[in-house]
Amino acid sequence: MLSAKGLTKDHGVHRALHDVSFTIAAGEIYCLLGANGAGKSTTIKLFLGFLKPTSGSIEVDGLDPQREPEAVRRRLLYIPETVALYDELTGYENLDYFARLAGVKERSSMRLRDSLAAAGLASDAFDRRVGHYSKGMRQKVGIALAIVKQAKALLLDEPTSGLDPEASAEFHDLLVRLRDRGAAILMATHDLFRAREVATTIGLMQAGRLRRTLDAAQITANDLESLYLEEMGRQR
Ligand SMILES: Nc1ncnc2c1ncn2[C@@H]1O[C@H](COP(=O)(O)OP(=O)(O)OP(=O)(O)O)[C@@H](O)[C@H]1O
Repeated sequence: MLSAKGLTKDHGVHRALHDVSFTIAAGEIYCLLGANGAGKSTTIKLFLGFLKPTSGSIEVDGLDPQREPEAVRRRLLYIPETVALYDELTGYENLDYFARLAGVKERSSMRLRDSLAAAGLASDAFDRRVGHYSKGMRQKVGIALAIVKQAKALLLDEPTSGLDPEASAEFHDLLVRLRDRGAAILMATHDLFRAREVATTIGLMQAGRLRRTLDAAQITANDLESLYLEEMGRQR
């Protein structure tokens, strides 16, 4: 569903990504771990088509984000650290608005409310203005949009940073549910502990390179931490 082959991205003279390759199938969660500046956000922006690769290729469901941006965006849902919503609209109205923008035709009140509920938002919040929402509640509106849109792939950039442990655990449970419905999920995170719990595969990035690819089911939390520290300490 998501694939990067020999992906390289230069920002002027600075090489942000060097020859990165991976694939994420439907029903898989791939977590990218790495220190600040490792290249995680750059990778996500290349999938979204916000950036153009210097060399190498990217595919979303067999499509190139540069050549077919609309078709690619219909298949994707992007959740950044803070989901951008209209504070003066309610959660329900935001979902209706963004679902319409995403081209979702079936936007009955029941369908939208069911999606908000499936994303874990309490029903008494649906008709409250988003300006009063916590960060975790905003993330849930993002997840509800993924559900309504039936997004085939999710791109998440540090979606749980700043969430309390309970909200973070709830968010990861939702991701597992979306994965089980067949979504391909790429998540950049600093949370090694949760990454190991929810990921199918973990990629360790350092200085723009994918240093290691690990099978999450085969690694203990301690080994993951040691490998992470070892890789992050490496010289370019
Ligand atoms: N628009 C840009 N122009 C120049 N350099 C950039 C640009 N965007 C990113 N970079 C550089 O590219 C490298 C990779 O940045 P990126 O944001 O992808 O890292 P990251 O792993 O997502 O870090 P963080 O955890 O802080 O989000 C960094 O050295 C960064 O300074």
